[in-house]
Amino acid sequence: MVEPVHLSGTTLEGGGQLLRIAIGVSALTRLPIHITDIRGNRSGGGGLKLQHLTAIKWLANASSATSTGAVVKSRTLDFRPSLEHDCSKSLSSDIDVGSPGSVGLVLQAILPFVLFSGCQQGSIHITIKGGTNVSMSPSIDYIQQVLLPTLSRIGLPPITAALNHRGWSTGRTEMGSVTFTITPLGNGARLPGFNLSSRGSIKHIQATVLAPRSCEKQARDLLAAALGQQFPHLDVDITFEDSKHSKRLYLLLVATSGNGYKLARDWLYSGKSTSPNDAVPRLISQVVSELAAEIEHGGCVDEYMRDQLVVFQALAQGKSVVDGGRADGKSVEPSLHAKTAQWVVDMLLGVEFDGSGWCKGIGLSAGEDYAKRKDGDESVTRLIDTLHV
Ligand SMILES: Nc1ncnc2c1ncn2[C@@H]1O[C@H](COP(=O)(O)OP(=O)(O)OP(=O)(O)O)[C@@H](O)[C@H]1O
Repeated sequence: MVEPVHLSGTTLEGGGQLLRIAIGVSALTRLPIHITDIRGNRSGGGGLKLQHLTAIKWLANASSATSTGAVVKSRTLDFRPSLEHDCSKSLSSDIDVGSPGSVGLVLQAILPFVLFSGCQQGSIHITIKGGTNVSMSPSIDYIQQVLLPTLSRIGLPPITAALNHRGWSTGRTEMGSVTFTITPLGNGARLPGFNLSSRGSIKHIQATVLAPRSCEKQARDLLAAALGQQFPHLDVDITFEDSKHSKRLYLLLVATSGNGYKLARDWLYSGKSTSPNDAVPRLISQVVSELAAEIEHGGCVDEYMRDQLVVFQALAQGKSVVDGGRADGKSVEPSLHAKTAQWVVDMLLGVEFDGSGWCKGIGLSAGEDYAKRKDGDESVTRLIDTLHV
């Protein structure tokens, strides 16, 4: 029996990202994993929440894995995908988180498998029910405006996300639903190494405001003034959608460069205020200043996008570069989330990253039996060691 790779859940960020990247890569490569102290750096005892469990169950089914510890609040998970390449399960499915847990984070966990498993040809539709606007996670607006265009830019087949219904973690909690249409890589295809560099100057800013209708004029006026002051000479577009609840306030700002790169900042307002009109000025000033800092570093991706790209750098063929910008004369450090993802792919695939954002990926071909390749590589290493003795 292949020994599972042991991952301590308190490493670096010590949250859900570690688990999602680990189960996604494990299901895809069929390398078994054993995770302890899951979300061990989080308050409230850590352990699995519904969002994590939903991803585990989907991936366990898709990769015919056996799992132990896949229950809410569990702090230990043993996940062993089938050693046989089994493509009998349809990947088109409806996934229900069962709470307004983030749709985007379930997508984050399953996407590498959907794209690289080689199990299905042609487009597939996956509807995920859960939260579309949830704090500390990619919103549906970020997914549509930043994540998916960037994944397409690195060479992955186009993915679309159709919003059926918004789901919120603020105000009255409400379940939402998004249908993703994904065309997996054809059997045997690889993602070539990619190079995200030479951003070029920023040309355009798109603002997306979700707030009660009573805030529309105030938000438009304040945004136009704040963006005009911070970014004179840039084209600005503002779209407004009625969030229909006084506690649902969200702003996303997306800057697009001359070379087509997209950098963003957003905030699902979580501060205390007596009325939404009191919150709007704070929301706008914070997101505008955070976007200015993202633009200032000159890199091609924002902090969150850099987190999402790690797993694709690891799977791509050869060298991939992601320019995360420079500050104080040195490369901007990846976030703790990105460092955690880097640690996980290094533990499983032996892929190391340098501080300036590049790594040499394994060049996984869709449908490849990677566990066998790794076993072969290790046998060769053992043989060389023996011959040297
Ligand atoms: N505003 C944002 N826009 C886009 N992506 C975001 C944003 N905030 C967080 N993320 C992404 O969401 C993920 C959050 O990972 P994290 O481990 O904190 O998640 P979690 O499962 O909610 O776990 P935990 O509850 O343990 O924090 C990271 O990939 C991060 O890049």
